Amino acid sequence: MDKLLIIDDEKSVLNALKFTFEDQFEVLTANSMFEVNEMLLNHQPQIALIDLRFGKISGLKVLMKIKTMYPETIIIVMTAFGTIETSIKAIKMGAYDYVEKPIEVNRLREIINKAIRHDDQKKKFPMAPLTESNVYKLSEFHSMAIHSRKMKDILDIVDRISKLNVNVLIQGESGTGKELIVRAIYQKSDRCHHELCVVNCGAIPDSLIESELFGHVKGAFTGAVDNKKGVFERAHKGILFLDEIGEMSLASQVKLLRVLQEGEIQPVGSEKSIKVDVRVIAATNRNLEEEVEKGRFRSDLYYRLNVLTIQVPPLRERREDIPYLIEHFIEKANDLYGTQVSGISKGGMETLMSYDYKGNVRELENIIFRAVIMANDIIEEIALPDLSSTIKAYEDDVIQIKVGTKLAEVEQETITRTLDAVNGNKAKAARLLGISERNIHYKTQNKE
Ligand SMILES: Nc1ncnc2c1ncn2[C@@H]1O[C@H](COP(=O)(O)OP(=O)(O)OP(=O)(O)O)[C@@H](O)[C@H]1O
Repeated sequence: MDKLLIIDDEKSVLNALKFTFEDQFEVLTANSMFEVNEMLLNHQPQIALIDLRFGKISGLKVLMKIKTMYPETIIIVMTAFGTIETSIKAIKMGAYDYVEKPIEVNRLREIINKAIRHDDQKKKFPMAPLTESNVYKLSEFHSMAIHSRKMKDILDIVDRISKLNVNVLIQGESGTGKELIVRAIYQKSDRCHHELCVVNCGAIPDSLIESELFGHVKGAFTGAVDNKKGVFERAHKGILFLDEIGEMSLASQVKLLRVLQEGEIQPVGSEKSIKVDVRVIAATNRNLEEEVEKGRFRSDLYYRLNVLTIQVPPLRERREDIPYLIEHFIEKANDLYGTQVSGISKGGMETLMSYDYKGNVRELENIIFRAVIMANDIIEEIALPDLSSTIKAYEDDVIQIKVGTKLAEVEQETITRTLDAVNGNKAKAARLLGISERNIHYKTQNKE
């Protein structure tokens, strides 16, 4: 049982309160400074209830004494009606709260219970030590923290397929770590001494995708002031990661398919073909099979990319990873900001374990980075992005679209209006629109 120390010079108050709280605590009482000293020498109370007018001695002195001996003890002060200044002083000195005399027992019990709950929340959650079995270093800048069976199975697959020279399709919601999986395949493959090129297909306008993928020669079009190598040529003998492949237009899909079939590229404006040896890994947060059925993705390209599929589960389906990710991101943020945050409170951990993470690991990473900046030694408060209220606030904000409007225009208008609604906060807009922040960045950078 926790110990509750009640300090008051009125014996009747001591007896009444002892009787009230005996069912919940081991109650200790003191009605003189001598008794206070004796109690404190023999006991460490979890809660101390101090009368601020303690005979001739100021209760503030007693408060100081307890705080010095036992900084963890929760202190609640009892004050006479109308002595609010002293109560404020007591709170500034570390008291949790105050109650006015005559004491309303129910109110006092409420304050005590709240203080205990708060104290439990503040207690640090024992961190899961990160070991080699749950942190995988992929490069100087990238590592992966995982613990769940589902993610370990994925890394087993990565182990088995890395050295096979086949195309891979990675499917999963935005922010689940698809790019890190590509990096893991690259690091373990025989191609790791050549380049890993990353292209975000959703971010490149259709008019430029051919030049981005295959390069161009000087003068091929207005603005082509020099020869430029495309990513297929740069990734020769290496790996090309085509992110957000589901966003690629049907016209561009045809060009990509041809290269995959023939193993050679032709830079824009050039007569010559160049042989390339590239392993392609594609990723998407759409269901490509469904896109094929709806005629939005070519089936022949789908089968060529999808020799092997890896399905990355959303974070809410592998919550066991959350404590390990949190620890990993705290370390990452400490390195980045020079902070020395050592962990997270039990309350904070509980909040994060029950959140639904529409933005997956990326969202958790952002939450932790923000919390580390605000924290002292441990993260106590977790500020979750309140999307539901954001959506509610703008549900009357409607965009009218005429039948036949070009999809690219609809997309641009939706992004612009959403950004306006959230005051330009790209992270928030990305979460609302269900795409990555990086994608928002690409899609808007030419418009700014
Ligand atoms: N298991 C993990 N351990 C550590 N960091 C992770 C993990 N999974 C994801 N992250 C981090 O979360 C962020 C998003 O990951 P990543 O870019 O790989 O996701 P993605 O699925 O490719 O997203 P998108 O579809 O939006 O491109 C990155 O900052 C990445 O470092």
